[in-house]
Amino acid sequence: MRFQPTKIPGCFLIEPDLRRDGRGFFARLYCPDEFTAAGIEFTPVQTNLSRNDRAHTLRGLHFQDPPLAEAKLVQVVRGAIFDVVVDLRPESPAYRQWVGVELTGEDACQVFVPEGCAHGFLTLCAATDVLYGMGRKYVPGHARGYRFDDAAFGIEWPHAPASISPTDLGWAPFPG
Ligand SMILES: Cc1cn([C@H]2C[C@H](O)[C@@H](COP(=O)(O)OP(=O)(O)O[C@H]3O[C@H](C)C(=O)[C@H](O)[C@H]3O)O2)c(=O)[nH]c1=O
Repeated sequence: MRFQPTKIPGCFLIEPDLRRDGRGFFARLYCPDEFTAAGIEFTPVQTNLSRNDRAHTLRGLHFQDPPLAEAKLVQVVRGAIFDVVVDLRPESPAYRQWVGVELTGEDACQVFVPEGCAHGFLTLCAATDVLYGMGRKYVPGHARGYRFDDAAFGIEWPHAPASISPTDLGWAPFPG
């Protein structure tokens, strides 16, 4: 696995090793030793699947507030997304900055979202499935969020959303 740092401290683009042969490929998606060697202490305790029927479905920007902040290991198993991470940590040199990465089901690449960051994505084609490894269990009532178009972040999405939940349209503006 190759861990590429981004401008957000602790946020990585991860390229699994694809073991190709005449049948296709095999890829290791998580290994505690490889993550620890990359300086990431992360143990998935919950795995989620997000099925998205339409292109330009937007989910996010989500996070759980402290002390239940959650790290996430995100990848596409079918289709493609524009994946966005926003740094919400006031102490971070990248505070309020965002990174955007295209993930597809073709290369098994992943984004590691550290605690203290918001996460969202826009699907780039229909029938897109997104798999998440979560570093903390889901706690209803502790889910927080900001709008995808919050002026505090200035995220440059490749397309306007065609499908988005009322919850994700209803988040209050970032107060910072
Ligand atoms: C996250 C989560 C949700 N749920 C329930 C709560 C709702 O009844 C239903 C859908 O939840 P939600 O609308 O929050 O799902 P998404 O809008 O896809 O949010 C997800 O996508 C964005 C991009 C993320 O980064 C989050 O990890 C995740 O919240 O599943 C659970 O039962 N367990 C869970 O871990």
